[in-house]
Amino acid sequence: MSNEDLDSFYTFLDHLPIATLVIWFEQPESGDLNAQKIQHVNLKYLNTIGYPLSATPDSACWMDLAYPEPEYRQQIMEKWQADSAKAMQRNEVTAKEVVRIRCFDGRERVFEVFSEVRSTIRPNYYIISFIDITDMTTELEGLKRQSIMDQLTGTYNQHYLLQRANQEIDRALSTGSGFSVMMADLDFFKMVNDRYGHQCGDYVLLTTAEIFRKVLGNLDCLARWNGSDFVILMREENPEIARKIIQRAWQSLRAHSFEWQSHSFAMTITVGITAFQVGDVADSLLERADYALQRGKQVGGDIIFIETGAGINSTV
Ligand SMILES: Nc1nc2c(ncn2[C@@H]2O[C@H](COP(=O)(O)OP(=O)(O)OP(=O)(O)O)[C@@H](O)[C@H]2O)c(=O)[nH]1
Repeated sequence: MSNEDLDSFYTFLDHLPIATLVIWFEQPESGDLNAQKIQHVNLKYLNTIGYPLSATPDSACWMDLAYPEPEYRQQIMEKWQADSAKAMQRNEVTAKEVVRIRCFDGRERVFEVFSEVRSTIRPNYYIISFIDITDMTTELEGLKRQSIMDQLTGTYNQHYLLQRANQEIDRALSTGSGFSVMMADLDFFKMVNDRYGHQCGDYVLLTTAEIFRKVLGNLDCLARWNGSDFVILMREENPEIARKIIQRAWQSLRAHSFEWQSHSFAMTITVGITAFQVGDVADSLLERADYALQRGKQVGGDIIFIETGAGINSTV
């Protein structure tokens, strides 16, 4: 492409609705980012990413501004190198990456970046295009969050709990350090609904989840199993220690005064605990925890039972 044709091509790029820049590798073999000179940025690029040519004359400057965190920058550079090599091997013209870019106005946005790995317009000239997918990413993240959360209590849902239980089983098998599973159920919850209404029942479930969260922190996986049942996965292989931790939630809940309209009332929970054993799958773990819970219910609730595999232990 002659210089004249190149100018016409840049004018053409200015009419494109996709942010694009053209880069020239002055020393193609060196890999020196200072020798990768940015030749042109189109209008869409200036309106989105925004760095004028004067601010980013080469790749080194561009990288420093677009990826200000050194660790992230390093990570991106390594990824680009690996993916460009793969694209070359497959005889493809472009490599693609999804990256978070700090724009000229200081905002961080997510872009899908398409970078030529083979020159098409002129030797050692490469076209790089950017598609802003920030809104789509935010929306997807929201949907993803919704799909794993229980809408009422803000805890995880059954679906996510099972996924996490399987991950914990894999982790326990590969590291040799186990975990505990606890199933906690509010006692006589149905009476709350019957006496004070469903909305009051919802308030009790939400408050119970808050008490659990306060005591357990974010380290453990807390999920609503169904109705008034919650399941907790705790990275503690000794169920006795797990019991001591859950006992704090059990006590806090017992001591809490639920206030609904002009009524004050107390609630209790029954908890069944078990620990991972080699050979367990998610179902067998949950069944054992439920078995311990049901044994607790049989003796009137308000108790913590541990199922060790070799028998049941009651404790409070
Ligand atoms: N308010 C409210 N009630 C729910 C919800 N999901 C299930 N329930 C009710 O929870 C009740 C079942 O609770 P259970 O735990 O089986 O009954 P319980 O009275 O607590 O009995 P025990 O567990 O044996 O002590 C039923 O009345 C359901 O309608 C919910 O999201 N909100």
